[in-house]
Amino acid sequence: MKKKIAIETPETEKKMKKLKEPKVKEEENDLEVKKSKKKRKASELQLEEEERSETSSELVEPVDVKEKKKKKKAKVEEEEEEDEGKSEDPNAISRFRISEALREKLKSKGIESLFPIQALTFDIILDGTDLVGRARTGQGKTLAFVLPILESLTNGPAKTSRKTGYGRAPSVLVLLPTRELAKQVFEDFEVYGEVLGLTSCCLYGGAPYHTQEMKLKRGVDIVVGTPGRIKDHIERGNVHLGSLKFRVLDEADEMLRMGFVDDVELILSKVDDASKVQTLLFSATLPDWVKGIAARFLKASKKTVDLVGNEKMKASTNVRHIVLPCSKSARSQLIPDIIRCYSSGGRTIIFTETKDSASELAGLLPGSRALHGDIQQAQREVTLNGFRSGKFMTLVATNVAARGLDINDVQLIIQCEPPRDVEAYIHRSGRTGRAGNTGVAVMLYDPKRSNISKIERESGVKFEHVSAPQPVDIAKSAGVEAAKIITQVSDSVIPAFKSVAQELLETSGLSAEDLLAKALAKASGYSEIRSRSLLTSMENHVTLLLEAGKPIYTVSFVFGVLKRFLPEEKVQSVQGLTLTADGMGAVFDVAEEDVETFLTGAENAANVSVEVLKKGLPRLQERDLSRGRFGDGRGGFGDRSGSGGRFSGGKGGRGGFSDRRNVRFSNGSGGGRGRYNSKKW
Ligand SMILES: Nc1ncnc2c1ncn2[C@@H]1O[C@H](COP(=O)(O)OP(=O)(O)OP(=O)(O)O)[C@@H](O)[C@H]1O
Repeated sequence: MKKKIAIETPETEKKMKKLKEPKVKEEENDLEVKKSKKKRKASELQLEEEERSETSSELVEPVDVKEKKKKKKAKVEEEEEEDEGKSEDPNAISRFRISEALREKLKSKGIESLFPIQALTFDIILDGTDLVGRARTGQGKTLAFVLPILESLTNGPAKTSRKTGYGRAPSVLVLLPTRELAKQVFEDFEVYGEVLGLTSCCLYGGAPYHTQEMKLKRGVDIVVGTPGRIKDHIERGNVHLGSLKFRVLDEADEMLRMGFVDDVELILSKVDDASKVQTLLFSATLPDWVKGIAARFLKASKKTVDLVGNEKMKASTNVRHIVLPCSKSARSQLIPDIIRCYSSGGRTIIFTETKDSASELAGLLPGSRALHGDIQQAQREVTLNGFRSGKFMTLVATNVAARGLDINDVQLIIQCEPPRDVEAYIHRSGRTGRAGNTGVAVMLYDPKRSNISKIERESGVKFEHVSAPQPVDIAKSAGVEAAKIITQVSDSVIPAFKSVAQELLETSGLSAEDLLAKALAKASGYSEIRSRSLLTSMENHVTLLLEAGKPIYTVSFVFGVLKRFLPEEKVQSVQGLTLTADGMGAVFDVAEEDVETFLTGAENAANVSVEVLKKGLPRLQERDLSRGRFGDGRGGFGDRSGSGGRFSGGKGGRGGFSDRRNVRFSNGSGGGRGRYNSKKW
């Protein structure tokens, strides 16, 4: 059984590097180190010689020659250190069969050493074996297949038999689930393949056929694209896959889901002789059902390198995974404060379940842009390029941006609600915390309709439960920023504003501090500070905890208790009523101006206590969405109106009771082969 090593933290990575001692490379490396030592010895001898001659001709030798020799000596010493380095890092690129040109290109990109998934799969791929590769998000899976494929085509087994010349058929086919991801992987092949004289093209929908046809006509070595457009080009006779040497399914589990697998199967079957093609599958998630389907495309001799394996933690370990209760209506007010709290100026990606909610939310968040499948392709490219280049820092997207996208300095991921399956959670949260960086993933949830524990169970994540950042806390940090800015304002402005300031002091009835506090608030964009409830994050609402001195089994019981000491309209104003996990209480939101009514009423009611929650929510009952239509029915309930929306006591009669007959649960798709409608994105 191959030892599976979880590689995420720098410590484990260092341990990994120590562990990984590629056998074949050792001899080569020693040889190389010996060669460079000999070279260095020769230059040292030459230097000594020159120094000897130098002493005799001190007066004659110009200064710059001396400088040159100093530099040469320093270079020799530097090479010495470098050699030492080589012998230490088992994953140094010099230890692998990577050609000099490609090595130089990698170094120009700051890459001197391979990541574990790359080091562990490089030889397997270069030596011609089919492979299933899995590593957590952001661990370099793309180069894990790009580098050995390029080396095989130019210096390895695929070199002699690959097609060359004008109009050549491609040697490599890489399939991806989204256009953005196809373009990203294409760019890697383009950048690294170019130095080895290989050309690539990218075939994806929404882009003009003609340019793609022209490239194919001229002949390319590597085709990267999405299944739909590639299938079109096959049917139009623009591309022939009979001579493929490699076929790669990146995000393999996604590519083999319903909605993709038929096109993928058709495309992969176009090879003349599958025994002559190497097949590689990569993903950060490989649910059990994938293995059965994948076997259809892989040779029996295939190898698996799984750096996640049976590890409990399937998601990125470089990410803080946070959950925060928030009703749908409070999202647009709360999200800017979450960004202020958890992103230190980097990029933020916000995920929504549908295209409409992505567009709607982007419209409510100043400075953000939407990315989803209903947006014209040209606009999608402008938006993504703008986000990558920092023209704007907040992207609101559907799952079209969930997988693979590698965007620099994404510090925060916000998911507006728990995704339908754990793979979506792992990939979305993996847009941050990449290549050893850290990040924060905040998942909003409606306390009564969440499947947090299911995601925790299946992803191995242990969520940090936090309440909504209170506006007063945000304002404090914003005020500090404003104060810094104000002190930097030039004194030249004082004469123009001093008289108004004095008049304001005399007429406002406020102290100088209070007036300055208002000025700082205004400079920070605040005209008022509203409280925010812990349960639904709604502004001007307060969360109350009710206990009745005995276990509470149903929501209707709580409404019955409230009706004993409150008028009907106050009972109906209750928002988000949810039972506590210990079954001894219930929490709900009320308007700030009604708090006194509820507290006073409870004081006069027997065996009832109501208190304002200030510090945090108790653990609440969840409904396990994966149990299908009616869930367990105990703590679960929905809105009788059938909207499945946020629970409230209002809207016609006794809405929202745990009445099995009338409750509609959203049907969790579970982790299986849920019907994937990529059009949905
Ligand atoms: N050996 C390396 N050294 C330094 N950086 C690297 C190395 N390999 C890849 N990277 C960088 O790491 C980042 C993540 O790489 P990549 O997108 O391939 O990750 P991934 O494992 O495919 O992630 P996901 O599962 O989300 O698709 C990229 O910015 C890439 O340039």
